[in-house]
Amino acid sequence: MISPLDHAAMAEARAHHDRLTKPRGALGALEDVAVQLAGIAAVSPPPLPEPVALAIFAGDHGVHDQGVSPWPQEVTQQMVANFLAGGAVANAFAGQVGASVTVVDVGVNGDLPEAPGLVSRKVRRGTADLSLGPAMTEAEALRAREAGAEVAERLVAQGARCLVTGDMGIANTTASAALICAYTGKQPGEVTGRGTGIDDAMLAHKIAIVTRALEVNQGRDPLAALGGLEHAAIAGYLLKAAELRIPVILDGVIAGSAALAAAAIEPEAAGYWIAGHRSAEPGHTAALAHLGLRPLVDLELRLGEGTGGLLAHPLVVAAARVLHEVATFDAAGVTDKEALA
Ligand SMILES: O=C(O)c1ccc[n+]([C@@H]2O[C@H](COP(=O)([O-])O)[C@@H](O)[C@H]2O)c1
Ligand SMILES: Cc1cc2nc[nH]c2cc1C
Repeated sequence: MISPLDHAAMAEARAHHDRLTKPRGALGALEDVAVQLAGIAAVSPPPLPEPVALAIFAGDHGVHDQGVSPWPQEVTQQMVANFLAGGAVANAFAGQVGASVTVVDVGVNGDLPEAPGLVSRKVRRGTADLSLGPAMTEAEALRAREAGAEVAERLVAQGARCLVTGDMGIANTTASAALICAYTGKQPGEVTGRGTGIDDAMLAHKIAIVTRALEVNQGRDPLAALGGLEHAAIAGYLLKAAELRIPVILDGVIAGSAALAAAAIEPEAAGYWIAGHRSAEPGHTAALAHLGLRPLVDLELRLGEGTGGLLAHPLVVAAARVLHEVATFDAAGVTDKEALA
């Protein structure tokens, strides 16, 4: 269902870049983004990737019982209310780029009152503790994937031409680290980080929990056994966007680990994703390297919610804009050094 990027459009975008009034390659990695957007849209120049929509997938985690996060689990639910009230950092950044914000409950451990902007697709009230056994069944992971796919489809039907991933789930950096180990072969000590902010003793314990999770779940489907409901939903969102040929800007380590799962299901889909930023979580760097993605912004953010993805959106728009608006050497009467050779 997912087509490869359009190589003819990509070649045309590259060739056009070389006719524009700038030294060849002078826009660095931004040129690659423009070429990728052309490949995604199958046309050069590609349409500007706007309007943009953010979906924040929320879920809770049984592994929270193991003391891997300094924050109480209720904060997941409380932050959902904050997103819906417009008070979170993600709302501020979304406002700046004109992004709509949709919050999706795929597994919050609590009853959320209906609200505009909230999509209720609760699969279960949080996952089971991945350090004791599988976090969820494969059927539950599939339902969460379907919820993510449905949200992507809906946002695109409403006019979005770029999607951003967002997540909310206390303890989800533990699940992310476990997923990254499973998909990249890295060791827990290399990819487990401080999440929302834990001390050295808690970090050592978190690494031990990730190690145990990998042991007890050996041979199982990693996404279901180790992931969170929000990871599975983000995987479904990423795969549906690729099917619809819509670019997705990935946020931090939760999106990165979900993208590993999605790429394992459908490798071609990774061509449709752009790494918005590099999170402070060490596992994120490992995930991006495995996916072959280069982050656009590197500010040691470790918030999630889609904040890093939203910050990168203007860069992605700028990449496409160059191919629309910049004059060629011929048109502007500027001497092209390359053409002289
Ligand atoms: O996006 C990231 O890379 C990121 C890094 C660290 C923490 N977070 C956010 O913090 C929460 C998880 O942190 P923790 O320490 O409870 O595992 C969850 O709501 C994430 O959105 C997000
Ligand atoms: C306050 C808070 C806000 C968040 N946003 C995403 N993850 C979060 C975790 C906490 C703890």
